[in-house]
Amino acid sequence: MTAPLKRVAMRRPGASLLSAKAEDWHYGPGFDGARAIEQFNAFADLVASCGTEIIWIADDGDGLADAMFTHDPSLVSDHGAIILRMGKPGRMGEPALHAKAYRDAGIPILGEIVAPGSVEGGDCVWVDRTTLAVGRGVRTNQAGIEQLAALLAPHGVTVLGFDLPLGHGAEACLHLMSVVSPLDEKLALVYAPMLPVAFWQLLKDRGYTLVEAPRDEFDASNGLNLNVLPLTPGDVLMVDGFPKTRALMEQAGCKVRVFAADALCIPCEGGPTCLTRPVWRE
Ligand SMILES: NC(=O)NCCC[C@H](N)C(=O)O
Repeated sequence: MTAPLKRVAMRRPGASLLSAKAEDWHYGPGFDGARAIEQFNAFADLVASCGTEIIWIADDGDGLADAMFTHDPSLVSDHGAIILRMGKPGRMGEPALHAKAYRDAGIPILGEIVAPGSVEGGDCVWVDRTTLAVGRGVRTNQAGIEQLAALLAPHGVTVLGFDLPLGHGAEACLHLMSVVSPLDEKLALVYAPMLPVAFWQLLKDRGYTLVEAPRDEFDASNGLNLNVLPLTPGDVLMVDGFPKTRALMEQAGCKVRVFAADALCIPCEGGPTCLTRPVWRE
């Protein structure tokens, strides 16, 4: 999850975000579609300037405001893409957009999650090449985890499920990636009070060093201080405005870049990892 980001799928927000009503999407105070688009454009320029190729999924006014969070409707393994099935009802139309993008790009599709299963990409964390940790919560259920395990087992990948807390309730976005961001091969930023204990133990057993994000910045950022995107190992991109979290990552040896996201990420509940679906890291 931290090797150099070579290729990524993204969707530039447009008509769908501009016409979105905050109350329909659980967007918080500060949501401003036009400013969010400006902030997204600056973010996308930063990603592209690091040499990452972007596969663009178009926003043609389909009304899918959350579709800019391309991390969630699909997952990519060494054995092909997996088309997921969303737990948030308003996002059900998004996996078909990803299936089309993969077909158009000639990327093989390993399989898909079907009803009654649901899995969102934000709940999936590769602990190493053959271990996928999956958060079981509001967005991802046991049936989905079992389907994912069946797709990946023939390729030697073990899928492990970990229960998530309810957090701020069923409407709010809480993924496993809301409480952990890998930063370098064996280094991760975590919000310790909400980590599933067995997942925390697994990370320690696998030799991870854990940087603990401070509670005040986690609360002030709606959890987005924790959502950090590695561009290459230890070279990471985060939402601006959270100096304590930034300093802790720098003390752990990371180079930290920031982008303005008060209209984009904090009200819409998704950060730089959520805005990108890594397709190839190497
Ligand atoms: N992986 C992520 O954490 N994605 C963020 C998705 C935010 C979006 N508003 C949602 O509720 O699904």
